Formats: sequence, structure tokens, C-alpha cells
Amino acid sequence: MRDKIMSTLSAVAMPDGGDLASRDMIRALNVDGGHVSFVIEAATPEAAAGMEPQRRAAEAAVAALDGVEKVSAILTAHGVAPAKPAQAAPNLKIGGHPKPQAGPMAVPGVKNIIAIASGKGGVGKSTVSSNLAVALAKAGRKVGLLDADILGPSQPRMMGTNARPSSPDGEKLVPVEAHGVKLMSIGLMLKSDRESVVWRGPMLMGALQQMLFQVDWAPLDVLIIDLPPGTGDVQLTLAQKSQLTGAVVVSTPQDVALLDARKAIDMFGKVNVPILGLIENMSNYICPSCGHEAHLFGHGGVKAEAKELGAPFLGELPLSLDVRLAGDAGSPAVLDGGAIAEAYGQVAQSLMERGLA
Ligand SMILES: Nc1ncnc2c1ncn2[C@@H]1O[C@H](COP(=O)(O)OP(=O)(O)OP(=O)(O)O)[C@@H](O)[C@H]1O
Repeated sequence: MRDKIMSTLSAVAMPDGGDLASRDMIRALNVDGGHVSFVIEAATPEAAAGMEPQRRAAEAAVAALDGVEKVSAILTAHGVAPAKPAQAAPNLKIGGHPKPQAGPMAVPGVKNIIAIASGKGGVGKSTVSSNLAVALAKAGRKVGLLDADILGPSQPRMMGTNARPSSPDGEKLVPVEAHGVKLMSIGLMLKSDRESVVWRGPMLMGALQQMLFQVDWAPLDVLIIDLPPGTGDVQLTLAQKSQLTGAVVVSTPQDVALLDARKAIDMFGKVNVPILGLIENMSNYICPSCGHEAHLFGHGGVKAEAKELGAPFLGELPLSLDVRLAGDAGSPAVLDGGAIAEAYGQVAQSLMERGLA
């Protein structure tokens, strides 16, 4: 079916030569029964904006194939998040030193707060946070996603939005909504995705405090917090200022990642935050051409670690090109259905069954 779709897309010509297939513009092609979805990736936002006729032609051509019931084609631009609608700048700023606070506080109207943590960077914490948030929303939960990676926010890209949160009353920010999830990230407050945040610890802690308590989160069944890697100021502030339900630790099975994951787990123990479970990301890789299964980073190490700690093992998530492309396109892979959605659905189910979401 995938071959048939690609050859159909090679009939959709580009005005400046070639076609959608020969110009290598098709990403994240997913076939789930009769449902087909794919992303058309243009070189620049301007080029993407002019490609609506090709997008419609591609959808129509694929919809005409035998066995296809529904087609969804999304336009995106290489290296740039989808164009944002012009909006008024928020009249409330994020930044400043933290305000004194007696002890950990509940976030009003939020039943559970789950921190997604890792020791090592790049193991897929943000990918897991966005996909888990969307999986829980698909399961009917009211979900918020707070991007606490203040120096390297990636949720605007992964959730496909850079709409600015507004503050109609100048007191609280209204989070942005994406894929059924309420989202807040410092990345949504910056002028562009090239602007950096250059803050020391106290400013980071102040920003996190604001994003927890000065955002209109309520009502939520669960607030997922995408932490930066490691065991720094942001992790400590979160543990000390908010009533965290607990932490989910993401690691690859590789020894060097597990070593750092143990440090993160140790830190949460020191500040009395329960470990709700461990997830093994990039656990296996199935070759799309021959179906061979490979374990690029090893396999089973996280499950063994969970057993040793007496913590729940929440599941194995595959290393998959579709997951990476979907994240880059701002449309988390769980939205496409199939094996990835099923794997995340099981993690979501296990949290819901334990009353954590
Ligand atoms: N299961 C997966 N399959 C394929 N690619 C993945 C998978 N998980 C994550 N990735 C990709 O790996 C890269 C790093 O992932 P991600 O940003 O989620 O990690 P992270 O732990 O949040 O990193 P950091 O906090 O250090 O910025 C991204 O490009 C992401 O798309």
C-alpha cells in the first residue's frame, strides 16, 4: 500500500518542476487500515503556504485508491514550526526571581502532577511527554503539558504550535490548546524559535513557579511536566514548591543512560518524590524494509532496573522514524494510530488504572 501511495503521489506535480515523491517531500506516511496520513514538507514556510493546491491534489489522489477510506495530508516547512496566527503579545511576562513560599503547594484545580524526568539528555523525555499527554487526552482525560525545559524548550515544535498564551486579566496566563492538551512553554513567549533564554538558576526557578501557579490550568485530571535532563535547580524547585504526585523516569537501555537515570531516581528519593514508573525508550528498531528487529542501545536494561528498585515498569517504546518525523512535524505519533499509539495507550492506561491520571 505504501508503494502504491508513493507512486500515486509521484503524479502530483510541483509548479517549479518534479513531483511530491521525486522531490522527497513526503514524511511520516502512515497507513492504518483504510486510514492514510502523511506530512508534505516544504523547504520554507513561504513555500508551504503556496502549496495548498498540491496538498488537496495529493489527498484526492490517495483517497481515490482502492481500500483507502480516509486521508489526512498536513503541510509543514523544513526546520520551522507551522506558521502562527498573528496574536496580541501577552501582557504578563514570564521571568524574575522566585517568590517566597512556605512549602509545596497544590496547583488549584489540578488532580495529579507527573514529572517526566531523565538523567541523560536526548533519551526522548520530551517525545514521551507530548505523546503521553496526547494519549491521555485521547483516553478522555483533561490534560495539561508544562514544558519545564526552560533553556531548551521543545514542546512548541513537538505539539505543533507557537500561538502566544494571552493574559486577559494581566494576572494569569491562559495556556494554549494543541491536540486536546493545554500547553505552556517559555518557547511560546519568545519572539522567535531562534531566541535563547540566558538565565541563571534563580530566574529559572522563578519562571517555573510562574508557569505552575500563574497559569490557568484548571480543571485538569493530570498535568504532565517535561523536565530538563539531570538533577538541577528546576527539578529541585519543582519538588519543593509543588505537590508532585510523582515522577516517571525515561531512559534508553544503554548503560550510560541508565547510570544517569539512577542519579535522577536517587535525587527524587532525597526530596521524597515517589517514582511512579520507568519507561524504556528506543527499546528496539524494526527495519521498515526487511522487518528485522535490532536493539541499537541494548534491550531490557530499564525493566531490570525497575525490578531492582521495586518500581513499576511502564513499557518499552520502539525507536521509529515515524516518531521522530511526527515530533518534528508537530503532530505527536500517537495521533496516527498503529503500534506506537498502542504502546503509549498502554502506558496511559496503567497510569489511569492506578488513579494517577
Ligand atoms: N522512540 C523514538 N524513536 C525515534 N526518535 C526518537 C524517539 N524518541 C525520541 N526521538 C528523537 O530523539 C531526539 C531527542 O528526543 P527528545 O527531545 O524527546 O529527548 P529529551 O530527552 O527530551 O532531550 P533533552 O531534554 O536533552 O532536550 C528527538 O529528535 C526525537 O524526535
